[in-house]
Amino acid sequence: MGEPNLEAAAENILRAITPTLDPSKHKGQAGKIAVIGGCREYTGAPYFAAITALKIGADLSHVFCTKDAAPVIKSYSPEIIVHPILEESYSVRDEDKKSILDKVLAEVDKWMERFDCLVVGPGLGRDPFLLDCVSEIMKHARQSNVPIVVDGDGLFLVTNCLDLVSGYPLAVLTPNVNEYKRLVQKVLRCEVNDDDAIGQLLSLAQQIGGVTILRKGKCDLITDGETVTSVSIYGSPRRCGGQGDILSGSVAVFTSWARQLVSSSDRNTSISPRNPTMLGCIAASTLLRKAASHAFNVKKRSTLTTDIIEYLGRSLDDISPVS
Ligand SMILES: NC(=O)C1=CN([C@@H]2O[C@H](COP(=O)(O)OP(=O)(O)OC[C@H]3O[C@@H](n4cnc5c(N)ncnc54)[C@H](OP(=O)(O)O)[C@@H]3O)[C@@H](O)[C@H]2O)[C@@H](O)CC1
Ligand SMILES: Nc1ncnc2c1ncn2[C@@H]1O[C@H](COP(=O)(O)OP(=O)(O)OP(=O)(O)O)[C@@H](O)[C@H]1O
Ligand SMILES: [Mg+2]
Repeated sequence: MGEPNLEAAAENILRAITPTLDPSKHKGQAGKIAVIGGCREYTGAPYFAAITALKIGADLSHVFCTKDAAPVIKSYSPEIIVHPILEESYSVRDEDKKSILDKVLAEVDKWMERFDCLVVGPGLGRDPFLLDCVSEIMKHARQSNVPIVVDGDGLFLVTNCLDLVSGYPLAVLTPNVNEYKRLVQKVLRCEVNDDDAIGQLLSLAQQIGGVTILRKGKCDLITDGETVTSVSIYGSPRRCGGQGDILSGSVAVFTSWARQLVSSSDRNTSISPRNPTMLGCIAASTLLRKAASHAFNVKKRSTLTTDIIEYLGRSLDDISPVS
């Protein structure tokens, strides 16, 4: 894994896709992100993804979560817009499921067209009824051409229902070791083979119809089924939970920015690769690693995800200064 010739020109990409801060821009133009996640068990993960989006520079960050999780997430931060709309099976009677699903979809649809990217899965849990609702949300996002970053329990859902992302070029999957293993077993019907890590990753992305995959690990490997890139700059030896959630929130913002860059004619778009989801993954992985490294230098063994989040702004400014 991580042959040097695969290493992305990561800092150049990060610099190229980060938009300038311009007084003529209005609120929303730097990005509107929605995280679908947060249930009785997990409230940290959706918060980490949503606050990361804001700390990097998005203008608005929403979380769509269960009713139990919402007050908790709101209490972490007044910056995040929290929608307590999802329901788990324990609180829903069978005869009410259809009407609740319709209500959830109507609520999300009110906002869908405005979102630049969805992050599906951080702290979502695996409740079957909740996952049915999230499947429908993903179908609507796809119809509206909204990019979808799939992480955590979103990958559990997608691995069992590949049609949700298959053939959708704006889908990004960000599996960790376990999530990658489950994807390989399901799609390629074999075990992970690190002697052919690149070939296997390419096959996986191709079999899922050209989605982008960021395989997390000591070296992050990124592919859209055509090219493979790696990001292995030094990060941190601390493996505290939540770093993947920072990553998924970052991928959402950078993918939105890369889409703007690639579609605009007035900016230099000679960067490579050209695929905005690839660019978003490379930038996000680079920024997370830089921030983790800064945090670890100060906090050492006590480094936590919240510490890393505090270094996102400085790490981005080191590479792409505001003036
Ligand atoms: N604060 C919060 O709210 C957070 C909530 N989160 C949310 O939790 C949900 C489930 O996500 P997940 O990542 O815990 O589940 P999964 O991938 O099954 O891993 C579980 C177990 O796999 C193992 N394992 C892990 N890495 C390994 C490795 N390299 N090599 C070998 N084994 C390895 C390890 O098991 P152990 O070592 O304990 O046996 C680990 O405990 C999801 O919604 C996510 O978003 C998180 O985002 C964190 C912050
Ligand atoms: N062994 C490692 N060495 C250096 N960096 C790593 C290592 N493993 C993971 N990372 C980095 O940490 C980030 C998060 O990866 P990780 O595998 O911890 O995700 P995760 O399990 O989904 O996290 P979360 O706890 O948020 O669910 C990745 O972008 C990767 O860059
Ligand atoms: Mg994770």
